[in-house]
Amino acid sequence: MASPPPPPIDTSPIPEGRVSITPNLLSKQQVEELLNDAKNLHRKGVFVPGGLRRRKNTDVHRNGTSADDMKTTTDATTRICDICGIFDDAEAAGPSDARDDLLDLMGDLRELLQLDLGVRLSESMELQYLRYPGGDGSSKKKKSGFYGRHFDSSPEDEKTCRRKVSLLLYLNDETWDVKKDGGVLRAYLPRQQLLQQESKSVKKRKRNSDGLVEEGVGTQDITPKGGTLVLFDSASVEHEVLPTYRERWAVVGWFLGEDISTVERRKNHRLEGQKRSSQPSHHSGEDQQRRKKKKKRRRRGG
Ligand SMILES: O=C(O)CCC(=O)C(=O)O
Ligand SMILES: [Fe+2]
Repeated sequence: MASPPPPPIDTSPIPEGRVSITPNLLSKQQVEELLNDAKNLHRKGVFVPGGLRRRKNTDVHRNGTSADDMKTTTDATTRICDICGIFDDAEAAGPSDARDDLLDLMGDLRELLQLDLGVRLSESMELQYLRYPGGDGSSKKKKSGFYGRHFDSSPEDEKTCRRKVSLLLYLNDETWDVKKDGGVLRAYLPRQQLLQQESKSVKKRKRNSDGLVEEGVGTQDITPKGGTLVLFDSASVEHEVLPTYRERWAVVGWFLGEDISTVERRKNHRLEGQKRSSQPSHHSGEDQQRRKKKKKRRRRGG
């Protein structure tokens, strides 16, 4: 029997600084195949620890790491998770049909976002697999994963037109239970609204129409269930991952502004080569063409 068509993606929350959530965008089989690929890469030792450092005199970590950020770090780790760059590290470890299909999906999403949001996005993007360890919440030996409160992009990044839209695709199974397993993605209100709201410390707890718990003022909790797609504006939605008590897998990506300069591209590539562990994996339209040809060859058995 043919599989049902994927659900429509509502992008309207993105320009409003809210989160677009599409449960079941990926089928069970697609989730399983990507998860197997990620687990294989993890077994091969391709993942690297993604421990980040907090910038001096600020709580907000700018995830778009530049050479300047690297100089101004202190010692407070803001995340515990392992990362595998999909365009460089994973590709170097061997091909995968599931990954090729993921890249096709990224191409479709880019087109959809361009049309719906009226923005031009670069053919290059950043894409990574993430693995958060499942700690037991108490013992130091079995540490929980987490990712502290941060923005993926900052207003200064506007100048270099870097991350525009953040993307998450979860690869966990359907039995994920936030009470037991933790690992909620908590999104906050857009920067301006949050500042205004923080002065009135009103607390609310309610369920929204998707049955997701919204806790406190201006927060939305998202369960990382397999197949769920999450999209939001990289510069306006602050977010965090609460401690994980079960291994948690995801694909994270960033669509970049189209006018990302040649210098910036070169810098990305150069930094990538130097600092594999903290730099984004980078993908271009040419890569995509090459991959499509390769995929066809593989399917033909060549
Ligand atoms: O794992 C998640 O749900 C979020 C990851 C994230 O915020 C990031 O990589 O910037
Ligand atoms: Fe993030």
